Amino acid sequence: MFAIITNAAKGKQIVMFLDYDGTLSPIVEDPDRAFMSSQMREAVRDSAKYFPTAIVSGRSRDKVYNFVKLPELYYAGSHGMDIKGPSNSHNGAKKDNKEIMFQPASEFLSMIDEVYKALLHKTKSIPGAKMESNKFCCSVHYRCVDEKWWGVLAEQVRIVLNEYPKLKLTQGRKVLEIRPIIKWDKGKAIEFLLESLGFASSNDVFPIYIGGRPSNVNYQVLRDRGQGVGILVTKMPKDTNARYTLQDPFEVMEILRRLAEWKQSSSNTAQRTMGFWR
Ligand SMILES: O=P(O)(O)OC[C@H]1O[C@H](O[C@H]2O[C@H](CO)[C@@H](O)[C@H](O)[C@H]2O)[C@H](O)[C@@H](O)[C@@H]1O
Repeated sequence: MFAIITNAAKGKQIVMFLDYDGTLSPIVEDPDRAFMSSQMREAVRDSAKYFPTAIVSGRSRDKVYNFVKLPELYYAGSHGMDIKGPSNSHNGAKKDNKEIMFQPASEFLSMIDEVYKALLHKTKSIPGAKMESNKFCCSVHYRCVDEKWWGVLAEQVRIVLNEYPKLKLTQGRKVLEIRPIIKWDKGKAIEFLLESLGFASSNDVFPIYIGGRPSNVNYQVLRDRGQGVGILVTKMPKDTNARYTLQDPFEVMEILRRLAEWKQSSSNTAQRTMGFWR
């Protein structure tokens, strides 16, 4: 996979899009303790030295930033509904020095907060259920809920959501997610970021998306653009529109490191060649 990617990316600007949970950090029972390792942080930092690098997560932007702690990255939190770029970037982005900030669901902020509180109340009697506010969306976790309670939990969520026709329910890995019904998702955030970086209709870009969900709009965006590759992180074979798979965050870290090393050594070679002809 590595050789195919580097061959295809030769002469193009790689833009790296990374999911957080299950991609940079292992999936854990307590969502507040999904820490990434310092080695992984180094690998992501290396990636950002050479390629514009974005974290695209269902989490709130602040929360994912507190896990990752790298100011040089782009962050798209709340499933892409809260996008912010670094104030300065020197890693291949065509447009620079213009801070990127976009929140297409800001009108839903108070509604989401209201629903979050209603769900907190409705789910508190279900053992193991956990609510998480992700700013422009919220999550009902059932990873620690006994299977016999799953139906009851889903019913409680449905009862609350019946009152909110402008919100929809999606399902992640042992999590129910409540989001506004706007036409915006992680895929749209990826397109927005590529455009903001100056690669709207460019042939010189090679986006890579590494994520944890098999059927994902994010992979489809790259297929629609006919550019780059989608990589799914999974231990089990899954029906997916991602081109490649990696087993776990450790393999993600390895590929990030190798891509940064490859870029560094190809830049060094280019510099040496220019020096030779001077
Ligand atoms: O960004 P996504 O890949 O779309 O996932 C969004 C959800 O990620 C987080 O939950 C997942 O990771 C947790 C920590 O490992 C795990 O406990 C949970 O079961 C997983 O679904 C996040 O906590 C959720 O709010 C997001 O909806």
